[in-house]
Amino acid sequence: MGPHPAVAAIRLAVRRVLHDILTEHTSTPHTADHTADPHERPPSPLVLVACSGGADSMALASAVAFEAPKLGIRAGGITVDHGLQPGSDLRAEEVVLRLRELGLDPVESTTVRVGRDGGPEAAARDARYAALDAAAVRHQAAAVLLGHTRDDQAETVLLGLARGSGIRSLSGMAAVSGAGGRYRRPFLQLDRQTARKACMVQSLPVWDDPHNADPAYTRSRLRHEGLPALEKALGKGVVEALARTAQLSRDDADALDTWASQAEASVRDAAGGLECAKLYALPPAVRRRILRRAAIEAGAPAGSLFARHIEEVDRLITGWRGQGAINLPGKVVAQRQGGRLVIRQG
Ligand SMILES: Nc1ncnc2c1ncn2[C@@H]1O[C@H](COP(=O)(O)OP(=O)(O)OP(=O)(O)O)[C@@H](O)[C@H]1O
Repeated sequence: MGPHPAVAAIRLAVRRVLHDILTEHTSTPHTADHTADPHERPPSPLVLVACSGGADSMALASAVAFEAPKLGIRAGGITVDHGLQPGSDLRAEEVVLRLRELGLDPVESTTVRVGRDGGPEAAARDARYAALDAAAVRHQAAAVLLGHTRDDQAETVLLGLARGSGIRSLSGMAAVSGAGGRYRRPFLQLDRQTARKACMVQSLPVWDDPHNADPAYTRSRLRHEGLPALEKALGKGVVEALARTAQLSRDDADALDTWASQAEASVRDAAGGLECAKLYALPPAVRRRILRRAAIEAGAPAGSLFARHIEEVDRLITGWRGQGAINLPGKVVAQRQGGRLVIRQG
């Protein structure tokens, strides 16, 4: 008898990603030592599972522990202690033990200091990714695997929609992201229920993060109130539809980014200035991307640059009536001087 369908589903999702990692690993040169035997096999790649101890990442760890050895891939695990709750250090130790019991090696816990920038959720995320990046470099890992599911993706799309900042924010999380494609999300097409079920049938103990149920957090309210209300109104397929929206939006946003990169060269004069008449002739989606990029290049922090800022700069092109300079985050100033748009730190 084969494994339970939920276990089969998580293993299949993981197997696909591990195959990709292996293919990339064997097709890239691994040694700078040109005297080495060219026929020597490269060392087997290491993947690290980022595990909170929650159902999604425990399911992921179990599937990786099962599939990786069959492909000759080494699999380790890492848990990040954010130090935000009493006893979080003990919980991290417990997660380490569980990952070792699954057969992962190396396994480590790392403690981070969470700052305040951007609110509690963003600060914890920044600290976590910095720690995961450092661990990946330290262990020379080929990839770090994350347990985000289709439900997480649907939530991310809705959060982007509510921000009202364009299709890039509707495109949610990428299956592959980070430096050199370091982060992989094998469960992005899998629902949370399947991951939970897979833990249950494998008798894997899971830890439910109290933050996930705390209505003080936007994502938690969305998970427990927003999405159920949407499903009630629109039907069960809404999570899947939102995840599909993410993929379609990502493809569109990528295409527009490419278009904007190519168009940018054509709107600059010999001195590198932006020519207003040429910008005016571009479709708004392309023009605004060029303006946003120019503002970031001039020193505006991407995270503080909102659609309304870019709209105001855009009016210097499309609704010119002699307005004054526009102040942007990071002390960047956008100004029209004759037929040129000048964006620089003032
Ligand atoms: N403390 C942590 N240590 C290591 N990895 C983490 C930690 N918290 C989150 N992650 C990684 O990020 C992924 C998404 O986490 P998040 O808390 O946003 O979602 P989740 O659905 O609650 O996931 P999980 O059920 O695995 O906790 C996790 O599946 C895991 O891979």
